[in-house]
Amino acid sequence: MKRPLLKYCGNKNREDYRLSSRSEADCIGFIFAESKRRTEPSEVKEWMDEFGKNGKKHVGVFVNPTLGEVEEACRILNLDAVQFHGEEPLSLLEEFKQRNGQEIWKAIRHGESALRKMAHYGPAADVFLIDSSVKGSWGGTGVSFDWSLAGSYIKQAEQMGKPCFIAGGVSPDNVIDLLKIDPAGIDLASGVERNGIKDERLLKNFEKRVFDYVSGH
Ligand SMILES: O=C(O)c1ccccc1N[C@@H]1O[C@H](COP(=O)(O)O)[C@@H](O)[C@H]1O
Repeated sequence: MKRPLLKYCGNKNREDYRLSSRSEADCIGFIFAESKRRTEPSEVKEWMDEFGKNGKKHVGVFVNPTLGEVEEACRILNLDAVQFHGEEPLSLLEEFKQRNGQEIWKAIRHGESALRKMAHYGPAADVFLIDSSVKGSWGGTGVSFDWSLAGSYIKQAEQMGKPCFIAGGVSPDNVIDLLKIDPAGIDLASGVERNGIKDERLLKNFEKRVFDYVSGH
């Protein structure tokens, strides 16, 4: 099987950045929204200048932002992709795409309207990300959903010609269950953190499990 793309999200300090930028991940993410993981583009720029991007796609995560906020972060960081993790109007994503051209990721919460929302955002989204739905929180909860139901998202994304990342509570302990449904990408924050910061042993353990599984299938 093909290894899924890996994204470590919620890098919020210099050490998180150092670890993630030296990891096996394909993408690293930054939360530019209200969160315990919130950081500022100017901070990320300092870490990026110090350590270098090391070939990682840099993804800025926003929740119901203004166009100006997203464009300002893109200007400072030259982001490779923007992840919209709220209930943004499709018109905002379309306007952003038209004006800037960066890759757009649309996060959608698992639930009965998720397939309909994927179709709705199809004209603007380049990548889909399905996350758990947790009342009172937009993301980064460490809570997973029933992945036996994720096949329909992966299939619909394939039919639309777009990759589908699965997120929400992924960790070294449960990633094998997720690999069994063969997602194009896996996104995680909490599962590779200890006491709220990225943990090298958890990152290495996670990667070993993914690489071992993929090489055996
Ligand atoms: O990580 C956050 O704090 C966050 C805040 C607001 C929106 C999205 C956020 N993170 C995204 O949540 C998922 C899963 O996180 P976890 O592994 O369950 O902790 C991931 O897509 C992050 O990009």
